[in-house]
Amino acid sequence: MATADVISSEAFVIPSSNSFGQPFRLYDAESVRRLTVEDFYRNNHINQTYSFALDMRGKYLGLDRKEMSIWECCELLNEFVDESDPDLEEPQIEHLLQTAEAIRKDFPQEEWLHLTGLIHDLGKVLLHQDFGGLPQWAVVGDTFPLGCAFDDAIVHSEYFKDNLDGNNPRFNTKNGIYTEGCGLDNLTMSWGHDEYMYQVMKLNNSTLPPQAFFIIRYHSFYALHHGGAYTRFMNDFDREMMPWLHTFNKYDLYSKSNVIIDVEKVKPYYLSLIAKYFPKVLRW
Ligand SMILES: O[C@H]1[C@H](O)[C@@H](O)[C@H](O)[C@@H](O)[C@H]1O
Ligand SMILES: [Fe+2]
Ligand SMILES: [Fe+2]
Repeated sequence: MATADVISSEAFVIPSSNSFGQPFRLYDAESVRRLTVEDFYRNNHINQTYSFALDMRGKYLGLDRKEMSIWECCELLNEFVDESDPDLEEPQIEHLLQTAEAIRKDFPQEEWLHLTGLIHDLGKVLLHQDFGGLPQWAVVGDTFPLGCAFDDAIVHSEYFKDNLDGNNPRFNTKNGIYTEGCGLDNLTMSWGHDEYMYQVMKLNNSTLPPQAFFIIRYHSFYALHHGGAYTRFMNDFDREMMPWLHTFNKYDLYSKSNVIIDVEKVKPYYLSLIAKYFPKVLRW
């Protein structure tokens, strides 16, 4: 394996504000990104319905769109800026490296967690033309379960008033189609980069540990891991995995900055990890 070439060996320090001088995840703050982000969530909350999510699973989980390596996918993300994010305006490949390198500072031995940082947002490749160029509202942003009532802990929950599922008596009760303790695995989540990437890893037989799969699948479920909503659906396995998601979230969120990482410098290290946990070419 290539020797670890960490950018800096100091511990990762949580910055007191994002690169726009605002606290992180403050969706109402006046900033250059506020209107873009709010517009994003309006579209997202109106259009993410239970039937839409099922539809997208059917369309994308056959993984018959493209064949490429993990690193090729990282490079495809170079052209995208995430419209749902109040804290970052850099291309997504930078966010991947910022997350992974921040984790590396505090957990130098946990190489699986470095790689989890690198790949956690690769599902955003659904924005690319080769994948039909899905609109941002169908790919990024926080996720939430469909088939039960929308919780107020979800960002901009006011926009759910125009979501058709809100008028459907099957879906609009507290638990809707689910039972308490059913396990997160049984929830149909809003469609986006989390579920897609989780399935890509699974269907391509990644050898990453279960914690990595759990982190990637639920990292955008802020209403749960940040807001404490929907915990009634968790089972023992979910509770066992949760501390890792909390650990990961610190680096995913607070590493967002305008300090750019030199891709070529860190590439050899990440290529060595990819070779260890993934086939050379994956189906997407
Ligand atoms: O705006 C961000 C971004 O889209 C992230 O990739 C996602 O994981 C977060 O949940 C979301 O708030
Ligand atoms: Fe994400
Ligand atoms: Fe992220």
